[in-house]
Amino acid sequence: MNIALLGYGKMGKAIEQIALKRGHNIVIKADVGTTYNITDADVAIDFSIPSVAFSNISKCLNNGVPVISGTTGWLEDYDNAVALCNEKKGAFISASNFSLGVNIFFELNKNLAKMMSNLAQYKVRLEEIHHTQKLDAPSGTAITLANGIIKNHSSFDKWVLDSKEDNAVPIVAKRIENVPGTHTVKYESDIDFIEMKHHAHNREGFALGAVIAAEWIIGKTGVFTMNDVLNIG
Ligand SMILES: NC(=O)C1=CN([C@@H]2O[C@H](COP(=O)(O)OP(=O)(O)OC[C@H]3O[C@@H](n4cnc5c(N)ncnc54)[C@H](OP(=O)(O)O)[C@@H]3O)[C@@H](O)[C@H]2O)C=CC1
Ligand SMILES: O=C(O)C1=N[C@H](C(=O)O)C[C@H](O)C1
Repeated sequence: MNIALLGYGKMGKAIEQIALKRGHNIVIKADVGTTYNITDADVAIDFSIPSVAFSNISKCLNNGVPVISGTTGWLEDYDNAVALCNEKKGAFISASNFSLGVNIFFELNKNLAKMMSNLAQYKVRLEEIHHTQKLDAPSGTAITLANGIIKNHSSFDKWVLDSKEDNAVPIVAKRIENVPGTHTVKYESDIDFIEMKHHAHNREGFALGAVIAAEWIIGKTGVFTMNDVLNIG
C-alpha cells in the first residue's frame, strides 16, 4: 500500500516506522508548505494540526483518496467532512484515539456511566495529561470520554474545561513534559472512589491503530469509526 503522511511530526514518524515494518511504502511526507500530488497515494493518514486538518481531508476526498485522520481540535468541521465524503462517495475515518487500549476504555467508560446514572452520591471528573507541545485542550480523547458519559448518564448535557457547572462533566487538562497521553475517569463519593485510567507508554499504539485503519479502509466507501475497524462496541 502506498501511504501519504499528511503531517510528518511525532506521529507521522511513528506511523512511518510501523507502516514500513508492515510492508507498506511511504510516498508522501507532508509538512507545512510541502507540495505533493495526493493521487500518488492509495490512502492518506493525517496527523497534522487543527487549523489544516479539514483542508487536508478535503484534498483527499476531492481526489478519491481514502483518508484516516487522527488530528484533534478540528471537530467544528467534522460534519462538513462527513458531508463531503458522502457527496464524493469517498472513504473516511476520524478518531480522537487510534489505540486498541483507549477504544476498549471508551466502551468501559460508557458502561460505567450507565451504571452510575442514578447514583447521585458519585461525582465524576475527567483528567487528561499530555506533553507540553500539544496545541489543543482538552484532548480529543477526553472529549470523546466526556461525550460517552453525557450520552449514558442522566445528569449531564455538556462538558467544561478547568471549571465546574451544574449538568457539566468537568475536565482537567494538565501539560507535563514528554507525557504521550494519560486519561483518567474518576467517580468519587464521601465513602470511596472508582477510578479508570489509560496510560500510553509511548505513541506505538496510536500509530499501529492508524495503520490498521488505513489497511482496513482500502476498497470501502463511507464514513467509519474505530469501532467498525476493531469490531467492538
Ligand atoms: N488520534 C490519535 O490517536 C492521536 C492523535 N494525535 C493528534 O495528532 C496531531 C499531530 O500530533 P503530533 O504528531 O504529536 O504533532 P506534531 O506537532 O509533532 O506534528 C504535526 C505536524 O503537522 C505538520 N503540519 C503543519 N501544517 C501542515 C500542513 N498544512 N500539511 C501537513 N502537515 C502540516 C507540522 O509541520 P511543521 O513542523 O512544519 O509545522 C508537524 O510536522 C495532533 O492533533 C494530536 O492531537 C496524536 C496522537 C494520537
Ligand atoms: O496530542 C497528542 O499527543 C495526543 N492527542 C490525542 C488526543 O488529543 O486525544 C490522542 C493522544 O492522547 C495523544
